[in-house]
Amino acid sequence: MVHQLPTGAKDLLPLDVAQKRWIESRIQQVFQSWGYQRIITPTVEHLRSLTAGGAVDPESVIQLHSNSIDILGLRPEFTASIARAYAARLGGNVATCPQRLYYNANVFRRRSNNTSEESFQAGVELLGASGLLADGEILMLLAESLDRVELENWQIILGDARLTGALLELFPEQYRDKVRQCLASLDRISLQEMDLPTDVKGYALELIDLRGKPKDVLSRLSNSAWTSSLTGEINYLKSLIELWESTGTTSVDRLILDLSFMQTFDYYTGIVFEVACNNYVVAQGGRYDHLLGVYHPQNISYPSIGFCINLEDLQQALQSRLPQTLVTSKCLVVAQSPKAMQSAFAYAAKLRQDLASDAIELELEFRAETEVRNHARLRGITQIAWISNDGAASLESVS
Ligand SMILES: N[C@@H](Cc1c[nH]c[nH+]1)C(=O)O
Repeated sequence: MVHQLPTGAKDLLPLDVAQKRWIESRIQQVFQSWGYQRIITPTVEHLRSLTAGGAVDPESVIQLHSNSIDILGLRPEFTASIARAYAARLGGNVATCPQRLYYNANVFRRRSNNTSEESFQAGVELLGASGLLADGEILMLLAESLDRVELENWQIILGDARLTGALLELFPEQYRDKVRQCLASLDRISLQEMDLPTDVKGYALELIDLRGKPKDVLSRLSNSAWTSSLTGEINYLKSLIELWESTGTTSVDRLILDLSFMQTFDYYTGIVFEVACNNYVVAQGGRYDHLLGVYHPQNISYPSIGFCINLEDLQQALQSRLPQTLVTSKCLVVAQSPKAMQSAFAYAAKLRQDLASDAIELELEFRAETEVRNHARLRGITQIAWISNDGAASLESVS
């Protein structure tokens, strides 16, 4: 019988793991250097916790059968779990605001074709903080993380759920849903063919084109006949973009403003963004000011913002920059006869102690010397320590 993995599941072999670790360790260093601390939430939660407030679609959750009446599910993302874990802890004596948390683990999603997918995310949540500094911190932390792994040609697509919502509110109610769908799927043709009053259609087409260099988009928006009631929101985005540009840490061209941009999860209330790089979406996130209230016993909410990096996509986008070979052991310790076994273990232990970061391997068979040398070469080991019956070691370099 052939034991195959379920569709969407995969084994990570040592080289995949080494590449993943290469990325994770660099990103975690950046998170920690900005004051973020690691949190670990459970893989399995009540389905109602994972989907509370209606922001996460239960259809996207892999559900588990258990003996309890409650349905359980595998986490499809982390933000809801962290909101659940912290909602009642914030503000009181337990945890002061803001809380800076990071995570690095796997998530599971059910796809529309009924297959499941396990993937890995590393991300941060900044809980109990709002305003330009908090939004700026998250965008700059994201940029620094991507720069630390030397990702090239990436761009942040920045939207604003609140502003996009307000722009949609300007449509007569009966058209809103349809226009929203067209915007979400960037479907200009359906929008053009839609039965809308001429002025409303003109505005809808204006909206779908609100994408490009931030300054151009914002000036088009400010000059639109429709947006005079939204000056506050527009000015906020202007200030955020000025802050991003003024720090000068990343190129101005990295930022694309797209006011038709919408996220899959429906808990966002402010800026939303994703990072695109060579057809991969390597990160996404945004501000969610009401989500913690969904989990708080008195429905008190704390403004929060975060992002996650999609580690597989980042690994694909980075491929040529990642380690292509595994680190090999420094030395192969060979007991030349059964009598030398104890001395071989002792010699290997001493080497491991002396060369703290190097791996030392034992030869496990009593083979002819030429075979041992060939074996060492094959494994990329450049040194052999031959241990004789009296415990003496003689070193040989293998090339
Ligand atoms: N949890 C979101 C990303 C995010 C983190 N914080 C806010 N948003 C996702 O998986 O897409």
